[in-house]
Amino acid sequence: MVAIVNSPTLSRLVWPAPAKINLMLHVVGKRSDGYHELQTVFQFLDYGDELTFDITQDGEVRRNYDFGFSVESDLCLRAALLLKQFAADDCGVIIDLLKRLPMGGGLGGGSSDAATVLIALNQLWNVGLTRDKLAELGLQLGADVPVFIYGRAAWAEGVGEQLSAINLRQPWYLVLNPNISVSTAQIFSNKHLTATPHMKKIRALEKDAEIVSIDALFSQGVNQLEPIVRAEYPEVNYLLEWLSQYGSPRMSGSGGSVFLPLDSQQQGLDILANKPRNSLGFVAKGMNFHPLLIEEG
Ligand SMILES: C[C@@](CO)(OP(=O)(O)O)[C@H](O)COP(=O)(O)OP(=O)(O)OC[C@H]1O[C@@H](n2ccc(N)nc2=O)[C@H](O)[C@@H]1O
Ligand SMILES: Nc1ncnc2c1ncn2[C@@H]1O[C@H](COP(=O)(O)OP(=O)(O)O)[C@@H](O)[C@H]1O
Repeated sequence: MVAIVNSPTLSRLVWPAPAKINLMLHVVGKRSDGYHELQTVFQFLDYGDELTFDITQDGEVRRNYDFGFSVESDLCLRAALLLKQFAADDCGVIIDLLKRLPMGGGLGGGSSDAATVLIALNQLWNVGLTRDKLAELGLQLGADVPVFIYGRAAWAEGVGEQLSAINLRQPWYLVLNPNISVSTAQIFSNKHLTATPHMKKIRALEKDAEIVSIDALFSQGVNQLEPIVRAEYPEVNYLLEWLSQYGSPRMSGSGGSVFLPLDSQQQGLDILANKPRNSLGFVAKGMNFHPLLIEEG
């Protein structure tokens, strides 16, 4: 947890917004509001975006960057405005964002940014909401936001908001992205997407003390959105085929990023040096704890 006091100097600290990957993802149903019920396992990566906050006393929420999404759809601004309902009238902020995560990449970049805004401004504006309340606010912004506030690698159900911590191995991963944005809404609306029966939380996952291997999760089958994305986006299919010469790659979330667990960081750097043209990539370590984990109680 970042221990921080509300001082103009310290508020310029860099606040991390790490990526997540989905180590398995099953679609188990569809709710009446159109959202799909999932069973998935989230792990964080030690790679992501970075935010800084200039706290002001003018009550305004502003941004100091432009990555193409409008002010109205900007998840950072929306998160700040949601929290502002609980803050003093004069609380204001200018947010800056260093964007490393590919947008529409299945790595939860926008959701992670929004979660970091909620966590940071809750402290910097002295709002004092609990972690559960922040997660509830976050869910209004996106299904992926709660896990970043929960702060632990997790088995997730519902739309991703029913979370229980799991203790996973934390290998190095190579992550590749085809440099295209995949729309989550478009993938979930594909007519070939069918729900499968609920999977019982696998026994190894229930024992919190036990370290769950990535192979154990992969043995539960591929991400069920993967065949749909592969069929619609040949670039994603190509990256998965290319990476399979080195092991068993998987797609994260609704794509288009794909990842491969590694034996070592060096192995990832060697593969990365030869990555397919036009793809983006990085090597990062799996993390079971979010760097801003809010310890309560
Ligand atoms: C698929 C996952 C898996 O972690 O990750 P990403 O690929 O986005 O990273 C998430 O469930 C995505 O969460 P998030 O990206 O926050 O999605 P949202 O903005 O809430 O939803 C975008 C749209 O996708 C559809 N959607 C999303 C989540 C879900 N469980 N069922 C859905 O049907 C809905 O049409 C929704 O309007
Ligand atoms: N701060 C933000 N960072 C990234 N994307 C954002 C942000 N605010 C709004 N968006 C919008 O959300 C979409 C999905 O973003 P992202 O979270 O990166 O992908 P995914 O949901 O696939 O992991 C982007 O294409 C963009 O239009």
